[in-house]
Amino acid sequence: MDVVVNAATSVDGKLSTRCREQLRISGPEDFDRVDRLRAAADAIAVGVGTVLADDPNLGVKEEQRRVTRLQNGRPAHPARVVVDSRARTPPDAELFDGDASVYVLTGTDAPEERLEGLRQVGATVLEAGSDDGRVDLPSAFDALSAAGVDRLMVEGGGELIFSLFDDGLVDELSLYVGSFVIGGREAPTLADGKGFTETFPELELVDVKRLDDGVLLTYEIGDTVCR
Ligand SMILES: NC(=O)C1=CN([C@@H]2O[C@H](COP(=O)(O)OP(=O)(O)OC[C@H]3O[C@@H](n4cnc5c(N)ncnc54)[C@H](OP(=O)(O)O)[C@@H]3O)[C@@H](O)[C@H]2O)C=CC1
Ligand SMILES: Nc1nc(O)c(N)c(N[C@@H]2O[C@H](COP(=O)(O)O)[C@@H](O)[C@H]2O)n1
Repeated sequence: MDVVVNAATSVDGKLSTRCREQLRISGPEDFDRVDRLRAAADAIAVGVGTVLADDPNLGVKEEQRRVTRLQNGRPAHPARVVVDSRARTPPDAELFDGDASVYVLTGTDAPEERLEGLRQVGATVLEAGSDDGRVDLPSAFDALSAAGVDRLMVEGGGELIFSLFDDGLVDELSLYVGSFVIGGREAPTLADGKGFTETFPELELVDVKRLDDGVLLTYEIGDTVCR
């Protein structure tokens, strides 16, 4: 399964403000590019932190892209995936608009009543617990792959993106950098988690493009190296 991470940050690497509310960093050209990436994916994943902060829909916005998917024998929208060890995704979240399949990847300790609530709104629950109580991403992604997901787009947030790099699961990163500063030590960044200290994921910069009033950086991910 190919894993493509997409995110938008300020020049100081922040995904949002310290208030952790949804913030438009991309402009219209970048949102259109994101929609194209969505249309090319089998599934779109976010962490539960993003669901609770942004209540995203994750659908393909442009109708012609949905029509093309249908003509190619695919569902109009990619499946939606939430990495959510304790099943905190609200059953009335925008993801459950009935337009797409939803997978919730959980740990082993998610309360049964919350899992049942999510199943009732149509979610498929895939349990993949790790020792720290969080979702074991390699085995959860194997389960997604077995369910037919060949191309997974990940749209954040910073905790999930760090774990994906930590587990060596990222194949490509598209990063839109908007031309402004957010600041704040509590504001989420592209890769949060505990951070790397000795070895760091090595990225190969394969493209640089001006877009809107910012820049789009495209990286492929190589091996982890010491610096
Ligand atoms: N500008 C942009 O492109 C984007 C911005 N954002 C912003 O980012 C912020 C949200 O990011 P963030 O708070 O980091 O949340 P995330 O979306 O990264 O979700 C993190 C949560 O996922 C759950 N989780 C389960 N298993 C794992 C695992 N193995 N590794 C990591 N997380 C796991 C954890 O919750 P639990 O333990 O309960 O399972 C964790 O707290 C918001 O402010 C949002 O607006 C988000 C996306 C894109
Ligand atoms: N590419 C990009 N640019 C921004 O400026 C953003 N704030 C985000 N956020 C991501 O998009 C999701 C919202 O999706 P819907 O419009 O609701 O379909 C949001 O949850 C973030 O993952 N992305």
